[in-house]
Amino acid sequence: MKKILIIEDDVSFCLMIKTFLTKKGFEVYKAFSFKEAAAILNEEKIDLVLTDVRLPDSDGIEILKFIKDINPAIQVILMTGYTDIKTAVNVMKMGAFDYVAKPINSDEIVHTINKALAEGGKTSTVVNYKKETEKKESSSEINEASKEEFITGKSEKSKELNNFISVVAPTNISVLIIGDSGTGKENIAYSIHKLSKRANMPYIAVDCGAIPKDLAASEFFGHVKGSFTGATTDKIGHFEAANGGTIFLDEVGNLTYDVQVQLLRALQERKVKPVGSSKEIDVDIRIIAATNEDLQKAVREGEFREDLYHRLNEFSIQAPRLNERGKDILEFARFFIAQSNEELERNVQGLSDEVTEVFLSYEWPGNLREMRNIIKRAVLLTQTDLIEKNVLPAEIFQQNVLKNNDTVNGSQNAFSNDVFQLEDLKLYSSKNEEQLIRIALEKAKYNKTKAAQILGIDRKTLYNKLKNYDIEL
Ligand SMILES: Nc1ncnc2c1ncn2[C@@H]1O[C@H](COP(=O)(O)OP(=O)(O)OP(=O)(O)O)[C@@H](O)[C@H]1O
Repeated sequence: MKKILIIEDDVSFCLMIKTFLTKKGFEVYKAFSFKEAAAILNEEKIDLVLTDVRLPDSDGIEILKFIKDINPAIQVILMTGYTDIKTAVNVMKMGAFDYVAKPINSDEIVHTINKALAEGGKTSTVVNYKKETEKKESSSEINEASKEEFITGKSEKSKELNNFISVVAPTNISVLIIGDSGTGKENIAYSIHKLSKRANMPYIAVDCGAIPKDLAASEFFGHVKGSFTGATTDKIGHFEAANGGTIFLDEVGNLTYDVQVQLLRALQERKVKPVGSSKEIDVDIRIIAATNEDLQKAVREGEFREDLYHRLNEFSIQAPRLNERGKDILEFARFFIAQSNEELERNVQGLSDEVTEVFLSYEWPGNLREMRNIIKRAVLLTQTDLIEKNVLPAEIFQQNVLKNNDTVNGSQNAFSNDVFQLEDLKLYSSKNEEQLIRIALEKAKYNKTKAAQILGIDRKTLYNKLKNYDIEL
């Protein structure tokens, strides 16, 4: 039975998820603080941690570091309120599996947990994308989109990206893909491989952040049986497995200095020696690496070897942020709706006009991954053909409130286009509602009439809520 640890300071919410997940067949532990969680993690062999991003004695980043130090194979899923999306994205960069937005949807959380457990402990993937012929036939236009492997886009940024990909793909040049989390770096790497002369050879994607320090040499170069405790059989390393093809080193900035040295040697000499073996193996490999850190800064600060940096960065590609890709946003949305329809056996047909507007103006701090998650959740929750605002998470509206208010400065009419309505409020827990009211008040410079307009509620309702939450002005 898989063991899950829930870390959440909201006691009733924590117990509620515990009961629910126990019913779903997991062995569930709970902790209301980081301290309690640390004790459990040190004692039990936990497979997956479901944690709030904010705890009274810690935050998501510290929790993730602690967990990954104990065992990088433990999967971490974050639960985040609307104000914490940026933190969640940062924690994802450091190796969390995924995040789910509060209020938590039960189907969504089970789905994400099962996916994380299925991938748990893997440091590499051999990509095996579906062949066109294997895909389902469908007459609906939206479901046609699921036949696409991925979206190339038509915006200027997308054209520039696709141009770089097609120019560099046929060569053997090493490529460094730089970009924020969730911008599709892994997809870019795979596209380069697919368009290269190595397309029919292996493509091995290695998550450098998931490799335990002590096992890195064996993971990359393999080992022979008996070479260290735990080496019970011979093992082929990622380099040998990728021979003739492409190796994708994701989150390359996470490699330790020692591993960087070994990697550089392998790249320069084009040979690898498995741990415990005296035999060298010739390898012919195309390297693609990705990072969402400032590697040049890491080089300046002596954390990343300059020679390796130049070896990896023969050509660099900047992955554009989603909000730089203009109307492509809608194309991506169609793609993710189709994907979610297939995965969740739904038949959602698209976005309502209002949601289209919201999508085009939202910042998308978590880029494509955030959009995929938001759409998956919306497809799951929606009862109508089109995705409406009431199935979107709060962070989208909160960001729009902040954005709209930065430009209004007191004009009442300026709030009229605000997408933030009362029905959005209803969706959220009282904790979040209180925060939203406080934000609205601050933005309206504590003018209650304006705050009520921002919130899309009448003054009387606002007064009642202020009383309920003991907000004094
Ligand atoms: N061109 C694309 N078309 C459709 N979906 C895409 C495309 N690029 C990326 N995606 C999807 O967006 C999500 C995030 O992409 P990906 O994992 O490649 O991002 P990343 O930049 O590598 O993120 P990280 O830095 O966090 O590892 C994935 O679900 C991926 O399948």
